[in-house]
Amino acid sequence: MYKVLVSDPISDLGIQQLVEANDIIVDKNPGLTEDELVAIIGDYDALLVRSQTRVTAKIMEAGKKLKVVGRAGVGVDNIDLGAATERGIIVINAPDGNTITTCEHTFAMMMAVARHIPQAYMKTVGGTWDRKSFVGVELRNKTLGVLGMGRIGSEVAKRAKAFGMNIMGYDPFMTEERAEKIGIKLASVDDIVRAADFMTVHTPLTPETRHMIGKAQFEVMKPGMRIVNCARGGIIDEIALVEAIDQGIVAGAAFDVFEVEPPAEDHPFLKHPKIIVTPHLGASTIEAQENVAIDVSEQVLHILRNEPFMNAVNMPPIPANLQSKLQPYFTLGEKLGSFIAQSTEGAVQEIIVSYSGELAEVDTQPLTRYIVRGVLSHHLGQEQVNVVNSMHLAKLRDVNIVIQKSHASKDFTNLVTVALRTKKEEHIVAGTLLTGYGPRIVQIDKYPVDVTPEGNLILISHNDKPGIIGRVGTLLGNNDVNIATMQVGRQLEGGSAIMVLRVDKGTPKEVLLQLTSMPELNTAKEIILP
Ligand SMILES: NC(=O)C1=CN([C@@H]2O[C@H](COP(=O)(O)OP(=O)(O)OC[C@H]3O[C@@H](n4cnc5c(N)ncnc54)[C@H](O)[C@@H]3O)[C@@H](O)[C@H]2O)C=CC1
Ligand SMILES: O=C(O)C(=O)COP(=O)(O)O
Repeated sequence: MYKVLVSDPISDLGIQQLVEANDIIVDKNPGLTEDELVAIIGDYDALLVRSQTRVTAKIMEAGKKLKVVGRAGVGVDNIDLGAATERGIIVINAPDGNTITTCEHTFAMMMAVARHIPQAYMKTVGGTWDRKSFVGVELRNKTLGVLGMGRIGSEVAKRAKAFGMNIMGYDPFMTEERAEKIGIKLASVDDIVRAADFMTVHTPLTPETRHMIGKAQFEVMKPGMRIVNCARGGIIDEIALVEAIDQGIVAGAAFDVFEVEPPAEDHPFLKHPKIIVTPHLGASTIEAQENVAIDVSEQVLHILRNEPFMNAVNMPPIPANLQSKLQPYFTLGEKLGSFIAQSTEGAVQEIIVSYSGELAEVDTQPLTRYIVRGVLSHHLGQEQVNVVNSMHLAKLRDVNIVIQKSHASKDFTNLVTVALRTKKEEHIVAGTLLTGYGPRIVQIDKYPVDVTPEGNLILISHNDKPGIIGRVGTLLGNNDVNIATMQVGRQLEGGSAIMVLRVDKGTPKEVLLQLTSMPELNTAKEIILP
């Protein structure tokens, strides 16, 4: 049974698949303090949050069983990603489900600030019929500057065009071709600040975007600009904005997000007649909340059940076409890593991975993570290492990882070769996927073999002498170790050779010792591949 803690208000309908899964127990417990979470998180395999819960290093440290933190939404600035990666906790988000909702809120805010709707409402319900204070401006023929042309920014631009606005967009990943395709003008922040009538920000909050609109930008800003922030508090310098409004540079602002949430009672935005605010409502629609909760629940289920998953924030994304190419190799890669770690003695210094054939043509980084996981989990424990932290843990331990690629592969469409160098020795294992047969180990050191990488194996290195196979069989039989299959690899008759035996159960240590004390037999190692 896996236990999932939901610590923010998340759509019941959205998490239904978790609640109904018969291998999952879901506890809903929103509004806990950090200490309260620390006290209970040790029982849970997964934590589901929105933006309220701050998932700190302290909480993750206490979450000894925690495999995944799922964010039902986009921004993960409330989650300590570094701490999660160090501990191998996968952080996933639900990046698509609230795009339209947040875009629509941005539009609502832009129109509200253009027409003074909240201020006019307050006066009207207060009993004053005041029409002259609230003369607004049209959006038509105005220039809208969009900073951050990702999912939400692009949707905002699309709708703004329908309102007859001219759009200037800035995004480091935006090309001229794409800008042209969606009918906007690619511009710099400086161009936008100087030319736009409205400006809306849709970037994440990063060291680079913090205060990207500050004093310097307000000084050169087109007078009369109206500014919307439905992304993250801190992208626009709040104090500098209030000054710019008071100096008559900015005509009005609409903010859904704040540098500190909730803002302090005396926050200058809260009483300002030209600033309208909402309490981080961008994603708060029934539809979006269902969408993000469904998406995040689905991925959490996959992660807990050890199935392929998407939207991990603390590991590089794998594009869908690459995922389908690499996916079949993940298990093989991890097994090769595990095999080589179990067959090589000494402290790991270098892992040399060679990809040949079609694999040499694609980005194999995700596969390398599985291989490194296989190697390290033999030493650090299966529970400690996963594909999120495997490279990080290797780096921490000064393990050098070398990747080689060769387009030619003599005998196989694809071949993955893993060499492990330790302080003591170096060994090699190579594997491939055989169509219709699945993963195979096809080479161990210099010997060609054909071994299915699973179950309990005994790897023996010996000198190729008549009778040795029989003596090994007799010794194992006498010790009640049943041999299921056997493979022998040698290069020259009478030379050095290896044997790979698959046995039905674990081989006791003393039996391995008896094997190694046989004449002509050099080493005998047990290798267990799940
Ligand atoms: N108010 C709310 O309730 C909600 C807020 N958000 C926030 O909205 C923001 C945008 O979300 P999405 O569009 O889904 O994200 P996204 O990742 O699709 O787009 C963000 C874009 O910002 C761009 N960017 C990064 N650094 C930049 C820089 N220095 N200058 C200009 N552009 C830069 C990126 O290249 C990317 O295209 C995020 O901060 C997210 O957390 C999202 C949903 C709801
Ligand atoms: O998805 C995001 O980035 C949001 O800011 C939405 O936050 P929320 O889930 O409404 O607390």
